[in-house]
Amino acid sequence: MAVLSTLSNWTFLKALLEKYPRSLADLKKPRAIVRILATFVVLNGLRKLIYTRYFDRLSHLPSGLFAFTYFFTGVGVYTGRSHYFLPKTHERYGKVVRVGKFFQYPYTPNIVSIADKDAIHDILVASDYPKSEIHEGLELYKQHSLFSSRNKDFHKNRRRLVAPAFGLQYLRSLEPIMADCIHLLIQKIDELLKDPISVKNGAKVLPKGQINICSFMNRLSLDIIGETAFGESFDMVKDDNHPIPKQMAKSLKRSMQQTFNPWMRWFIPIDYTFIDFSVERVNVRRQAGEAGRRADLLQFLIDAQASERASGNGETGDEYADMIAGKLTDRAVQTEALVFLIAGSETSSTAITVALMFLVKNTKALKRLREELDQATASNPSGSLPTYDQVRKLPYLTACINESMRLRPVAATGLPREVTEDTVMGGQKIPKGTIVLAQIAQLHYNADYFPEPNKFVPERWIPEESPFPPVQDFTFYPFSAGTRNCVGKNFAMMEIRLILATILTMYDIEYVPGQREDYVQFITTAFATESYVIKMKRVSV
Ligand code: HEM
Repeated sequence: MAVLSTLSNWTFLKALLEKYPRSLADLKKPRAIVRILATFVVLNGLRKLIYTRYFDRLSHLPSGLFAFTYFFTGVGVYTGRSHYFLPKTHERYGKVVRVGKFFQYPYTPNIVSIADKDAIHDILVASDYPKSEIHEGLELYKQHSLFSSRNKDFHKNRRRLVAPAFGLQYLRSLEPIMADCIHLLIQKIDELLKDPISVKNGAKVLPKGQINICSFMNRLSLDIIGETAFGESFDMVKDDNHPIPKQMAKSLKRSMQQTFNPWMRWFIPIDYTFIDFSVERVNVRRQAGEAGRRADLLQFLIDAQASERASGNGETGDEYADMIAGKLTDRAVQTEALVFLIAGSETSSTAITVALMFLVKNTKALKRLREELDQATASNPSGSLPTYDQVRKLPYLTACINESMRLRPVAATGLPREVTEDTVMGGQKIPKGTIVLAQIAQLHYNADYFPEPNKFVPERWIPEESPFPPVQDFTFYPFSAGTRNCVGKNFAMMEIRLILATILTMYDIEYVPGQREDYVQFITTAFATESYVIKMKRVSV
């Protein structure tokens, strides 16, 4: 066993050659070389397979064949479709399953997917395991960030500095910014409803009355985060033409693919010019001084940095030590603003599109939600937007949002964490160092917790109306939980509520059959075709 586990590919090849002196003598003949290499590939593969199946530290766990090679993990991540095979794997092998390899660990299939309620609570909340090496693929400027950091002290410090930006009080100051972006959306949709040919940039022209709501939600959420995190809209709703969001999305997808397929690094360099954009935007705000002040996320970061400096907690000048300590250096401000853009755009837009998708297909729920919204906004002058105060506590709106996030959680492939001591999860021994995927989507689809799990039933979130027993604690994790839960949750919920309420009070919407609804996950989930079309008709002008 020791021999099996410690031999590297090279020492194994050497041992093979030494065992075959006849082949060594023949080395000048191409056919002999091919024969030796083929023997090497087959025997080496077998050796690894036997070792990982019967001898390594996770060999006691159930698994499919794919767990033994990088290949399937690599393909799953490359295509962004791992979330399609994970449920089938759990169905077949149970709640704790070996699912793949991460290349840093050459022998052990060290990724274990966990679909057990108590174990997921343990991973995210009770033991609060740190994020895994997988997150290092998301480091920008080689900097830890609030999202990617695995270091608990760093995270605690950075979270302390950043979290107040997402407190309800500060968020209220962002409502006018969000409202301006939503106003532009309404204008643009109205334009398109009158004249579909007004679409620019070669986008597909849809029949009159149909709108690609997926594309609009992506563009709107980018404009909102552009305005709030960089002080400048990307104008994506207006003309869908800003290079940065597209370049960034492509680079992040590549970065995730390369984390699991390191060979790609030899052929496909990643373009990180979107980082320069952040540097430039932060500089513009600083140079504008007091005149450029406005209440937004970027200003919050700049002010937090100034107050840390004023209280003697500023940077020491030692770049590495400052980074490890989580100090808000200039680089850190630029990085965190980018993290908001990465973590806070596609997440919200997919959540809104998914909610609209379920609503157009469930007309009873749609009707009821419209009634709730119409009632809440009845006093508004015609054409004015719903306000956050009007929509923030509406029970059926919240139920519809919860239900769509249950059915399509953003972290569809699970939340990776690294186990820091030998432990037991779901009745199985999990050794220290294992990467565990907290499989929240599996809980969301578990009929023990969510009866008729594939159905869109918003009423299940309203105890007095639910046809099912009340939803149990620790079964629903759209924003994760524990110290690494989503810091932007309030921002996201405000955005989702305002946008859904606006669309549903201003337009009649209808299902357009025959569309693809499959989705991909690289960092967050998105519609695979970047398209979801609905019929829209203005109800109030
Ligand atoms: C529907 C919208 C959203 C969903 C479903 C969502 C979900 C999540 C989840 C599941 C995590 C944990 C990720 C992990 O453990 O790897 C997370 C973390 C995070 N999210 Fe969100 N998110 C949303 C919107 C936002 C927005 C709008 C922002 C910022 C403007 C944001 C910023 C962050 C950050 C910075 C983290 C890392 C927090 C930490 O580790 O302390 N998110 N989000």
